[in-house]
Amino acid sequence: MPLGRGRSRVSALERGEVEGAPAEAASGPTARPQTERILLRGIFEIGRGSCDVVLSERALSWRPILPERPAGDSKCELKCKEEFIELKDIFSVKLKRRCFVKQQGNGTLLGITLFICLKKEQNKLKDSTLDLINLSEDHCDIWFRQLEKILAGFPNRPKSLKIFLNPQSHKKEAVHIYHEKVEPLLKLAGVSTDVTITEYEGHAVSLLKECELQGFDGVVCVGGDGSASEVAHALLLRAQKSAGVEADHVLCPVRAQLPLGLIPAGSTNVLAHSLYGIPHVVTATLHIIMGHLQPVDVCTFSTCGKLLRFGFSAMFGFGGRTLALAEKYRWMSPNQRRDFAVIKALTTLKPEDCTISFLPLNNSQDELQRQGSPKSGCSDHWQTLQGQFLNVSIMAIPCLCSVAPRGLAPNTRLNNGSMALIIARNTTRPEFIKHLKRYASVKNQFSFPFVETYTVEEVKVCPKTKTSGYSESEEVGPHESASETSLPWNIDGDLMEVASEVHVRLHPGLISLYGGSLEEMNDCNVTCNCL
Ligand SMILES: Nc1ncnc2c1ncn2[C@@H]1O[C@H](COP(=O)(O)OP(=O)(O)OP(=O)(O)O)[C@@H](O)[C@H]1O
Repeated sequence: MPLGRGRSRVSALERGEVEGAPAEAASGPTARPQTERILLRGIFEIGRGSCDVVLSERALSWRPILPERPAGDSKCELKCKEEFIELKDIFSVKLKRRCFVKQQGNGTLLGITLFICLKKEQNKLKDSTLDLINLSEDHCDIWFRQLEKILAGFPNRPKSLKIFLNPQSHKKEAVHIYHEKVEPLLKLAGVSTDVTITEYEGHAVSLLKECELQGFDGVVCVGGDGSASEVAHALLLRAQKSAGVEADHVLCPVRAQLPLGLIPAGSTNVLAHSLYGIPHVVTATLHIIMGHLQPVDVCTFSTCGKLLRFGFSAMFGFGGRTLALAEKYRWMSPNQRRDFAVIKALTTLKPEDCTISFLPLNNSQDELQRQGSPKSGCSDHWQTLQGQFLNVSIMAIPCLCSVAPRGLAPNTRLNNGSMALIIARNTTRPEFIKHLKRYASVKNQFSFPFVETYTVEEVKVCPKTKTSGYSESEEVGPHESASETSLPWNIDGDLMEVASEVHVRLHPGLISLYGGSLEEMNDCNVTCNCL
C-alpha cells in the first residue's frame, strides 16, 4: 500500500472482527492527507489498547498511547504506527451498549461502533465493524452526533428505496436472499424500504407507470436479468412520459430520474455481474448503501419505427434461438434448461440470412458533429454487411457471466458511449463451437476468420423472410401470422419475437445504476468451461 511512513490503513480491522484477511477499506489504498481540519480528538480503546483518536474532515485516525521509552526504540516506533479509515467508507454508526436479557432501558454504554465497507478479493465488498470503547456517555454522545452528521452529508447515499422483488427468480430464493442478506444491511444503514413482490411478468412495468416515486432516492430490483431489465425499461418509459416525450418514437430519450440497484438473485445475472464485477449479494447491497453511482449506456430497440424496449444487450441467431428453446423447457431447472438449449441449438445450428447495417463510432465523425454537421446527414458513414450469419451480438455493456468471466463483449465498458457489434458468419459447427468455448478461456474468442467485431453507435439488422426478401420496416402480410415470420431475439435475457428489421441505437449514460466501473475492478478470474 502506498502509505506515508509510520501510517497504515485499517489494520485494526484486519486484526479484529474481519475473518479472512486481506481487506482494505472500499475506497482503496490512498494515503491520508495531513492538512485536514481536526473536528474531534479523544481517547478510546481500540483493539486491546488505549488510542489517541483524531476525527478530521475525511478520516478517522488513531495511534496507540504507549508509556515513554528510550529514544530510538524501534519496537515502540512500530507499535506507535498510526492507522486510519476514510470517512467515506463508513456507512453507519451506533452506540454500543451491553444489555442483559430482559433488561429494561438502554443498557450500559460501552462506546461507539462504526460499520465499514471493506474491499475484499475479486471485487467483493464486505461489511465490518470497528469498536471505539469509552464508557463516558458525554464523550460518546459528542462523537456519535458528529459522526452521524458526517454520514448524513454524503449526497448519493439513499435514505429511502422502492424495491421490486421477483419471488419466482432462479430457485425461488429471492425473498429469502432479501430477508437474510439485504434487509439487515439496509436497516443497519438506516435506509427505509417499500417492498413490492411482483406477481407476473410485466407487473413491474405496470406498477412503475403509476406508482408514487416521490420521496424515494432509488429503485432496487431483486431478481435476475429478466426482472432487472424490465425495471430499467419501466424507469426509462416513466422518464419519457414525465418529460412529455413520445416513447414509441423516441430518438433522444431523457435520463431515468432515479438510480437503479440490482440484487443478483436470478439464474443469469449478467447485468449485476457487469456492474459489480461479481454477482455477489452483499457487494451489490453495499454499493447501493454507499451510493456508488455509475452512469450506464442504454440501447433502444425499435422495429417499424416503434420502440420495442430499452435494454443493454441483444443476441440474434444462435443466441436468440437458444433462449427460445430454453423458454420451452421452463419445467427444467435453470442450469439444465440452459445447457440443454445450448446443445439443442448447436445440433440444429443454422445461419440467418440478413443484412446488417451499422454506424461505426468514428472520431472524425464526432469532429464533424462538433463543427455543426448534422449526424443524420452522414449516411455515407453507414456500412453494410450482407450474408449468412450464425450469431449477431449487440452489446452496450461487457456482459460478464459465469460462462464468459471476461464478458461476452470484453472490449466495451458500461459507459464508453459505444456498443460492441460481434458477428459470427456461417461456418462449420466444430469451428463455431471452438469460438464459443473460447469465451470461457483466456484465449481471444474473436481470432477466427468468420468472426468480426465493430465498435458502433447504431445498428440495423434486417432478416430475409421466406416470402418477401429483406423485410425492412415491413408489416406482417395478410396470410402470415407474426409467429410464422418472426425470429427470436434475446434482449437482456428476455425473448422477443420480431418479424422485421430491428434498429438499435445507443444512448450514452441514459441511466445511473448503483455500482462500480470495470476500471476500478480487477480479478476477472477465468474458472469455468461450460462446453
Ligand atoms: N411473480 C412472478 N411470476 C412469474 N414471473 C414473474 C413474476 N415476477 C416477475 N416475473 C418475470 O419473470 C421473468 C424472469 O425473472 P428473473 O429474471 O428475475 O429470474 P430468472 O429467470 O431466474 O433469471 P434470468 O432472467 O436472469 O435467467 C422476468 O421477465 C419477470 O418479469
